[in-house]
Amino acid sequence: MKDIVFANVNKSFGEEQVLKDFSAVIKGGETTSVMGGSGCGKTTLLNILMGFIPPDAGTVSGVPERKSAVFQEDRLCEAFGAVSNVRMAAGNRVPKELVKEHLKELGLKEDMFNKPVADFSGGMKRRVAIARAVLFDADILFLDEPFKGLDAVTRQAAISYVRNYTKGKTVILVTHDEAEARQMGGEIIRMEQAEIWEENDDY
Ligand SMILES: Nc1ncnc2c1ncn2[C@@H]1O[C@H](COP(=O)(O)OP(=O)(O)OP(=O)(O)O)[C@@H](O)[C@H]1O
Repeated sequence: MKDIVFANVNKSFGEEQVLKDFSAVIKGGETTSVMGGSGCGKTTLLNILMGFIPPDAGTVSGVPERKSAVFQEDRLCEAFGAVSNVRMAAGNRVPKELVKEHLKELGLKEDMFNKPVADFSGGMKRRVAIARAVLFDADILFLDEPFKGLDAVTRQAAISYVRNYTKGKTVILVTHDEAEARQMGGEIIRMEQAEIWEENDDY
């Protein structure tokens, strides 16, 4: 799996410059956590990687074609059940029984599998979104605060689950939680530090 290379990436929204000469290497086939305060540009970085928005300047190379994601909002089909939501994305080649095993591993109860996700709690929806991203046959997973809103026990189960089933894939996790980043393993990119370093570098 190729490394992803950001070279002097700039991105502004109107007058606000969110990314300023952002350069970094994300190792292919490994997990990287992106940390930084609210509004520093973490989701913008993911949006550029996913191809949703272009950078104003600079280049991004090495992003695999087959991508999956857990977005900050779950983006599930509310009228459909948990199993259907996963299989709509992952494809019908993924057997129902396998989807159910994954949902169970994430702590969802069997009687919920076919209920409309509109009736689910926020944490249950998160776990369906996580299973959907993991079971889709992607080379890279973008996880934008995927464990937010999960209680401590469920969060641990979800972290172990993601680690287990994404071995050899490139995983980019956006999180505010240092412990979570450490548990996921791999490198940590601190976006604010990059900015501070840049400012100091001028002197
Ligand atoms: N489409 C857009 N149009 C205008 N401004 C935007 C757009 N997308 C992001 N921004 C602005 O860019 C800045 C960075 O937003 P971004 O969502 O990337 O931050 P973040 O680090 O992910 O924040 P958080 O941790 O709160 O999710 C914010 O000030 C935001 O308002």
